[in-house]
Amino acid sequence: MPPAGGRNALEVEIRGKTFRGADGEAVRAIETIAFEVAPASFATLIGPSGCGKTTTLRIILGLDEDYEGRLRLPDEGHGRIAAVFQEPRLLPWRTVEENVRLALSDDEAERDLDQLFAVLGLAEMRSRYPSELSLGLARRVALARAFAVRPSLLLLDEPFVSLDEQTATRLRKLLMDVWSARPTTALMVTHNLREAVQLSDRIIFLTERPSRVRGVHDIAKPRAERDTRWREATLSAIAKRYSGVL
Ligand SMILES: Nc1ncnc2c1ncn2[C@@H]1O[C@H](COP(=O)(O)OP(=O)(O)OP(=O)(O)O)[C@@H](O)[C@H]1O
Repeated sequence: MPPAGGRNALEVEIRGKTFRGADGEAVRAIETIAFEVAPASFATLIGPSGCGKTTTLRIILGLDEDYEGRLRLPDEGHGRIAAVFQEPRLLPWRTVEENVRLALSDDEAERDLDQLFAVLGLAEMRSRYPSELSLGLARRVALARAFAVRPSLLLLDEPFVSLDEQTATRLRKLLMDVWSARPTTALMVTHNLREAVQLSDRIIFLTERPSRVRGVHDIAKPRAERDTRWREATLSAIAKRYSGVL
């Protein structure tokens, strides 16, 4: 993994995030979440329900500025940030291709759209409408739209949830194919430790709310060499160190 701290590293330091509930009561969501993601590496945030994972992504995206702490974004914040949510959020009246092109500004004619659609297995789907797509296909289009802008940071919020295992496995592979073709600093939220172990260079474990970083697990093994035996041994080592994560 490249060293952290480079121009395209992500540095997150949230030193407090409190929500006001409907009754006016304060809900302390995050105590301290501080971590780094090295340039062009893939990191995963994992933790119990309600511990502030989505809130962390929203803060990084600039959608929530009411927190204590600081961020250092790749390209000093001048690069593009792309996000893929559980909901693909495609415009229903636009074709697949139009949905992807819409993400690009006028002067940003994407030269390699053919390659992008090919890597994601979408070459035949370009003129379809979102209503004609399964959830798995719609997520692929959301990935194409995210990668089309050549982001300096990619945020993924549970991109494989609610898919059958076969579709999720295929989508994970496609994500790694497209990410290898267009490497960028990436941060994914998931509840699935197997998925995290398969995809990540770094896994950041969070505690229950109000959350803190419980630990950081780095994986140096190349993804192509992560076979079933290695994965099971890694999962059990992690489970021993972080009880309750499996
Ligand atoms: N707008 C809001 N107003 C009040 N409380 C909120 C708001 N958004 C989030 N929270 C609370 O903050 C905490 C963190 O929420 P968040 O959605 O970030 O958790 P999460 O780790 O992503 O959860 P999950 O794994 O279930 O998706 C939760 O207790 C949630 O109820």
